[in-house]
Amino acid sequence: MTRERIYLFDTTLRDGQQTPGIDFSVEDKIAITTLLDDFGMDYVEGGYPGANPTDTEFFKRKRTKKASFVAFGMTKRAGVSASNDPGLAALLEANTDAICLVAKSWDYHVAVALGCSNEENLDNIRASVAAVVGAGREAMVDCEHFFDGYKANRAYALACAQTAFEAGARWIVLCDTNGGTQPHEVREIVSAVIAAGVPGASLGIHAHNDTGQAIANSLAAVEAGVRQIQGTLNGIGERCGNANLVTLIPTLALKEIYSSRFETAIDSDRLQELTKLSHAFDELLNRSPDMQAPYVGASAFATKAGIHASALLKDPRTYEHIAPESVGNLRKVMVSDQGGKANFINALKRRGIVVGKDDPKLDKLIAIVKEREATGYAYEGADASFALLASRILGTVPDFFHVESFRVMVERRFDANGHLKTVSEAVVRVVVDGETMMSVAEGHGPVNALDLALRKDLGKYQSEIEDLELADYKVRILNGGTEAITRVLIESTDGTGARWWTVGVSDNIIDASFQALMDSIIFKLLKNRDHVGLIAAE
Ligand SMILES: CC(=O)SCCNC(=O)CCNC(=O)[C@H](O)C(C)(C)COP(=O)(O)OP(=O)(O)OC[C@H]1O[C@@H](n2cnc3c(N)ncnc32)[C@H](O)[C@@H]1OP(=O)(O)O
Ligand SMILES: CC(=O)C(=O)O
Repeated sequence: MTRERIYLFDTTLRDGQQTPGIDFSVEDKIAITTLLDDFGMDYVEGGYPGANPTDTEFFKRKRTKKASFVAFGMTKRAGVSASNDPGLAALLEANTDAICLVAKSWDYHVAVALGCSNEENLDNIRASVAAVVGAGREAMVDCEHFFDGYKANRAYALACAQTAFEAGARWIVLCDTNGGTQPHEVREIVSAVIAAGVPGASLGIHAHNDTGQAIANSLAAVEAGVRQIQGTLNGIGERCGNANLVTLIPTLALKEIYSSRFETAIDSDRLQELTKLSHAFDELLNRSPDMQAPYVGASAFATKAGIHASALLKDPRTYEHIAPESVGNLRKVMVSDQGGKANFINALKRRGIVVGKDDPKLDKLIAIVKEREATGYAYEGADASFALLASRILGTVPDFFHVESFRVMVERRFDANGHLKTVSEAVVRVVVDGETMMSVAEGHGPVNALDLALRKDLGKYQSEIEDLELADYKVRILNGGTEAITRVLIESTDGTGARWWTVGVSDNIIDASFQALMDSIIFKLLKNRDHVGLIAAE
């Protein structure tokens, strides 16, 4: 059976730019366009030329290689001809493959926002589409507030869509601008538009996520006949965002109900790049990826639960709706207080440590992890501390060095120039091979001072830890009040590019940090020795 083509229209750089807190530079836009173009989107909407200097400059500097490049803008204003409308002129000057015109389709908006007559608005749509088509560009019309407009004045909303279609628009995109429409309404209204003479092959859907239904609404529209979906990377967009293409693309490709009837430009090889695309975009936005994002989140195929892990390791299909590799993601079986033997055996196996299910040392390790997690440790996020603990219980860890004592001071004082300064200083006494060494260091804060002092002189091991660096430091207060317990997580890295997390817990933040720092250094020393299994830690 031949499958019908669904066209993917990406509006990350236009509607996504309307996201509170997101502000793309020209360079960002260039990089994101390349990501989208390489990934295989059919349309990439770059922004609104003429609306701001960034977008105008961007359209001068960037072109897509494969995707149709789209400029966005509004239909001409009432009272001026298309050839005299400065907005339309800027759109045409951007010289893109396609132009997407936003048009009012709710009579209430025509009266209130535009202040013109319904007929004048239809003239604006007709003349603007004709100008775009006349200039040899592909025209599309975003019918703003289409669903609300349809509910308020069915005949007028339909007239707007019909006018755009008859004027030559390739796509008429039905927009749920305020995001309140529900899937059953989308299904019913799209069917009515098709019945009124605008074919599904010319229809698109632009859904906002204000009731968490942007994906459901987009799929409902496809089921009812539309063949273009507008959306964004990771669902960014005005207010609560747009339909998330990173979720929609695998759903269309991997869920039988859609994949048996439809196809997109994204083949199975491309689909395996999806997680990378989503994370690369977050990287450009300088924000952490959403762990729970469908398909691509770090938790999307992770389990802590013992019952799940046990079955998952027998056959992944028991707890996975798709194979994680099909979208470039990974299965993760974690250790925690929710885990049983299967979780632990799998986590140890990943580190090359083989342990029998009936080995009493395994029971001891599980008991210690559960006990410690009850006091605040979180091993699922501290792989290196788990590896160390497991090595200590199941095998041996050399006694590299011993910290006899440490002292950390924070002093607020006037310096020699009379400026008020807060100074942190740490003193550490370390014993290596029976020899005691004392190191003193000043740091930006007490933890930094302690870290520097600890790593200042480890005697014969010093040269081995020169490339050790702290990459991240996270503090979490586990309960409030004066008896608060603090959990510290530290991410470390070294010259090989490896990264590992360690954890410390105490009612004293410096002590919790000390534990995590010590685990990090010892892990590094073991790693240098290719100590059994530990090199595999992520
Ligand atoms: C649903 C959507 O997401 S649509 C996209 C929304 N995105 C943006 O607005 C971001 C970019 N916008 C801008 O930078 C500015 O609004 C501009 C440059 C486009 C226009 O700026 P200004 O000329 O100062 O107008 P302003 O923003 O104050 O008001 C919008 C004007 O466009 C008119 N307008 C709005 N939609 C349309 C339309 N579809 N067709 C014709 N005119 C329209 C309004 O009636 C209003 O006109 P008025 O100034 O005569 O009252
Ligand atoms: C065009 C658009 O972004 C909307 O109607 O939501």
